Amino acid sequence: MTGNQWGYGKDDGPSAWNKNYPVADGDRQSPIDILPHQARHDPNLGPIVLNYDRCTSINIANNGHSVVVEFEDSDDRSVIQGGPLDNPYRLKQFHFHWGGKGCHGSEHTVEGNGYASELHLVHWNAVKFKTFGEAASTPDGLAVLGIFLETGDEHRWLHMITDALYTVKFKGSVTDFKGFNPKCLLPSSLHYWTYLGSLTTPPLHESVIWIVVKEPMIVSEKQLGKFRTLVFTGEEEDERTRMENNFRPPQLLKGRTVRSSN
Ligand SMILES: NS(=O)(=O)c1ccc(NCc2ccco2)c([N+](=O)[O-])c1
Ligand SMILES: [Zn+2]
Repeated sequence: MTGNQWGYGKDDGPSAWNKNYPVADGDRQSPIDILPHQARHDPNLGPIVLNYDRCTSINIANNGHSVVVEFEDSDDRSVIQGGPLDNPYRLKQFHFHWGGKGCHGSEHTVEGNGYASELHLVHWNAVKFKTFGEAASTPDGLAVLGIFLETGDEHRWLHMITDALYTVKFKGSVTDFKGFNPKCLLPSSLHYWTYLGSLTTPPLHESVIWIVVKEPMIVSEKQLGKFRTLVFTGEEEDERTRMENNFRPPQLLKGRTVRSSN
């Protein structure tokens, strides 16, 4: 496994990541299993505030690990603030993690139970840092909003994403994706758990303030199935490996406290 060649398979998957990324065995790794009854309710934790009204999506891409929608982050046009955050954090991108048919694919679990998928809205502290890369490698430089996806009725707006997936089937494909505001994906309540953790894929930097929303968004099995039409591999590669089970299992809490908004 050369340098940054990692994946979710038997030989290059999460259990092998510590070879090239020793921080994988660190003290504040993500995801974790959340135990609601052991989370500390903190009355000082205010609501999460999202100001996405002028958000500007740019493109949708298959990076060989997930499908990612990137945003214009040269100013504070789309930020998250409040809750555990001391500054506004700028929206940089969102992406998903999902399982195989009928299997769970979320990264965080709740009392050992996984959801079908998990959406990550990734933000960076542009008050303290000049670039995303700098923020991503510094403690608390990032704030990731995690939303669980549960199967049920069709999600009325998710089709805007799933209808575009055929254009990014292969690793390395990118297509224009303008005018999408991810606020339409959020559940009605933004009550959350929060804890200090890490990126859930290499380089696994311990730079993330995690904000995991309690209420899942509901999507249909058909919508979720469209994510599984993507492949991990490039168009030129002969084997087509279906993109699924691209999630890291829960990591040890190592004494960390999980706080709960009301
Ligand atoms: N699953 S996640 O939200 O924790 C996550 C993981 C990795 C990366 N990126 C990998 C990276 C960061 C710096 C250098 O390379 C991102 N991200 O970039 O939003 C998010
Ligand atoms: Zn993620």
